Amino acid sequence: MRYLVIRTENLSKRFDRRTALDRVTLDVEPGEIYGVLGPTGAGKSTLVQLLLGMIRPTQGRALVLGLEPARQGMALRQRVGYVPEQGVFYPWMRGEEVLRFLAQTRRVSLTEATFDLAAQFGLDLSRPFRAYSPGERKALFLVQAFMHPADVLILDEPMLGLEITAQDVFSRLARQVRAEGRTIFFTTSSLLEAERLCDRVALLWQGRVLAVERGVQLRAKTLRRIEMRFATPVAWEEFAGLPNLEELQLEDNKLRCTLRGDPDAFLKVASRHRITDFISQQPSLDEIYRRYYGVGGYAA
Ligand SMILES: Nc1ncnc2c1ncn2[C@@H]1O[C@H](COP(=O)(O)OP(=O)(O)OP(=O)(O)O)[C@@H](O)[C@H]1O
Repeated sequence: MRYLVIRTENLSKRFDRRTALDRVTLDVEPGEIYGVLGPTGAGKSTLVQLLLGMIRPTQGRALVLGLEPARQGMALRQRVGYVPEQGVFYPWMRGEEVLRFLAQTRRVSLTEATFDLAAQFGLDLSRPFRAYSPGERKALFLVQAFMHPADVLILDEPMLGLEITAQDVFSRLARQVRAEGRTIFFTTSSLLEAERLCDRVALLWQGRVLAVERGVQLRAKTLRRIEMRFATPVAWEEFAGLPNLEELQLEDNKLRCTLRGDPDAFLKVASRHRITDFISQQPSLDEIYRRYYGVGGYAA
C-alpha cells in the first residue's frame, strides 16, 4: 500500500453552528511540498490544528505519520516540525533560550545546524524575545521547526510577516527538506507563494477543497495584468493573435492586456519595440477563484 505522510478523510470541524472545515479529504506523499491555499476564514488554521491534534474533528479522521492526531496528539507533536500555536513567548528570554526551551520540550538539543539556521534568517539569538520584530519572531519559530529532524513539517502561514530575504531562506530550506525526502505541508493565502514553491496545492474555500492542483498547473493558470508603454505606436495585429492574451486594449503607444500562463510569446513580440514603461500585476486570489472555480473567493 502507498505510504502517505498525511491523510484526511472527510475531515470536518464545526464551531457552534459555523462549519470551519467541511469534509476535507487529502493525501500528502513523502518528499512533497504541499500547500493549502485559501483566503481569510477558509479554514487553513483549523486544518493545521486538527492535523497537530490541538483540536478534535467533529467528523471524519486524519492520520499523520500513521498516528491519529485526535488521540495521539502529544506523541505526534514530538515527531513533527511545527510553529507553536500562539507565536508568543516569555518576553525576557533571549532567542537562544527560546530555542533551547522549545528543543527540550521536543527532546532534541541545539546543534551547530540550529545556529546556522538562525544565521541564515539573520537572527541575533542574544536579543530578548520582546525586542524581535513580528517577522523575526516568525523566523525564530521557523528555526525551531526546521531544526527538528522531522519527517514532516506542518506550518501555518510560515511566510506571513517575513522579510523578503527571510522568505527566500524559507523557500530554500523547504526545497532542501524536500530533497532529503521529507515533507513540508504549509498554509498560505498567497497565490504567488503557492505556485512558486508547491508541488501540489489544495485550494480551500469556505472549509471545502475546491481542487488539488499541481504547482505547474497553477502556474499555467496564472493571470498577469500587463500595462506597457512603447516609444512609438504599435499595431493591434501584432498582439491580437497571441493565444494566451485576453482583454487587449491598445491606445497609440499604450497597451493593456491580461496574460494567462507563460509570458514568453508576448514578451518576444513586445520586445520588437522600444519599451519605455512596464507594469505587471497579479490579480487577487478572489479573481482566480471566480474565474477558474466559479466561486466568490472570500468566505462570508
Ligand atoms: N475557536 C473558534 N471558534 C469559533 N469559530 C472559529 C474558531 N476558529 C475558527 N473559527 C471560524 O472558522 C472559520 C475558519 O477559520 P480559520 O482560522 O481556520 O481560517 P483561516 O483560513 O486560517 O483564516 P486566516 O487566514 O484568517 O487565519 C472562520 O469562519 C473562523 O471564524
